[in-house]
Amino acid sequence: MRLEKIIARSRIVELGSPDITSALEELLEVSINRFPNLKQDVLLKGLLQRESTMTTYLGNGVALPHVRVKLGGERRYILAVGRSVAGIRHDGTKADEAINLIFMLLADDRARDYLQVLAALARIIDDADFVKTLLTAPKLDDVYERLYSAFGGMTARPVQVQQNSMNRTMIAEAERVAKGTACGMIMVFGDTFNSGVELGHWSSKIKSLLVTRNLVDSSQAQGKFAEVIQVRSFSSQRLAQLRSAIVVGLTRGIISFDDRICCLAGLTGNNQFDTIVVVDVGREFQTLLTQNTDLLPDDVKPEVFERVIAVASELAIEGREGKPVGSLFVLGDNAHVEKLTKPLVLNPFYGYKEEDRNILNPFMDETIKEFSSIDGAFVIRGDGVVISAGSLIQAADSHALPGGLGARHSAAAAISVATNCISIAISSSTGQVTLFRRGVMLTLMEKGKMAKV
Ligand SMILES: Nc1ncnc2c1ncn2[C@@H]1O[C@H](COP(=O)(O)OP(=O)(O)OP(=O)(O)O)[C@@H](O)[C@H]1O
Repeated sequence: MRLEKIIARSRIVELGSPDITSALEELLEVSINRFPNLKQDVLLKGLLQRESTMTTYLGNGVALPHVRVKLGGERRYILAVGRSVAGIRHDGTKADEAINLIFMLLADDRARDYLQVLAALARIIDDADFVKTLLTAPKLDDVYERLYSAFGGMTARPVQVQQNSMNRTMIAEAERVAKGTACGMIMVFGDTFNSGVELGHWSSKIKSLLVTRNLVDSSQAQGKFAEVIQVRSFSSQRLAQLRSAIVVGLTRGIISFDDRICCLAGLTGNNQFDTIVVVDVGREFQTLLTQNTDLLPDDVKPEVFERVIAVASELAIEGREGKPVGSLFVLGDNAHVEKLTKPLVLNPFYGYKEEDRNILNPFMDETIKEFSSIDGAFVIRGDGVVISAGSLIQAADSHALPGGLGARHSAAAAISVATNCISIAISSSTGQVTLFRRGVMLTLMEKGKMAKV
């Protein structure tokens, strides 16, 4: 779904309301006037009901109330945006915060990419600097233009990286190294550049693959890169995203264990390539290569796995309230996993609708981080629905793990042997993020290697 298609100037308004209910009424009025079958009171009830179970406040003065309804016709989404310079008080906000921007999303209940659209929206409007530009825009026409261009993709104005001679040389050398070492693809670390990356006259026939933490519309990237892998990571290190990117590429079938990849990287935001590395995927991930090479359990969707890695990496980097946290995620093969787990506490997800407790839902990030302090594991179904938090893993532990790794990591290893799941542990003592599959461990993020930029 191209986000810019769901925005319209006519649905961007200045709000006069002092409270969330009447602000939503204002937004509904401009949203449904062209849709006679939509009933304002029903929509309002739906929006407020969701709000009462789970706040849609994102922080930075922005709320993203949303509801699924029968929109009818071809339309899948209606987005309305309200700006309140005076601010609106709301339960979800902290004492000194008020809502200045409301993005109200109505989604048709047939929309299959609902959680992805919600997540993409949240990612864009969760940026304090961008929000400031919307609040200080002199006219609503400017708000529309800024949103339209942000929704049109972060690669709106890509930099031609060949502009400087060092980049030109690095690209030419990467092609030479890739050819000389028989690499099947070149992986370019796009976050080296602040405003997107375009290789210009890429002469090589070798497949190119863009790795970035920015949202890239794959249709825009087409023709420039054969594939795009989006990875969420906050490291300024040159190749910190490498392992996650390869794991994601493996699960999506873009990369195989037999591949040799030439990586072209630079420091994040430095606008300069400075590193070329050749990686043999099989050797790098040797520990995972047992007889079976399927990295993901059959029932686990790649995007769910990617999301768990992203949340785990963020937790490891950020901690909680300034303190490091540990956590354990068990993903997939729920029928078997449930037989080997026991609740340590009352399940905090009990009673939530499945859509509200799906890890693909952007509002779950905070919830997961909040519950990460509970002892025990998160058990997650392959489609992303979080089944429980605070679960004790009772799989028989027969694994010798490297020194320093204790009960949490043993449990992660044991459940990955006893069932066809994949488990991911975050160490509270080292910040290391480790993936376990069939008892073999793969370090995704090493101790103290990541630093928030
Ligand atoms: N069987 C288990 N199932 C689920 N969670 C567990 C299990 N065993 C331990 N944990 C969780 O791991 C936490 C830390 O245990 P421990 O320090 O022994 O693990 P660790 O592997 O050394 O991890 P860390 O590096 O975070 O300390 C416990 O407080 C508990 O929340």
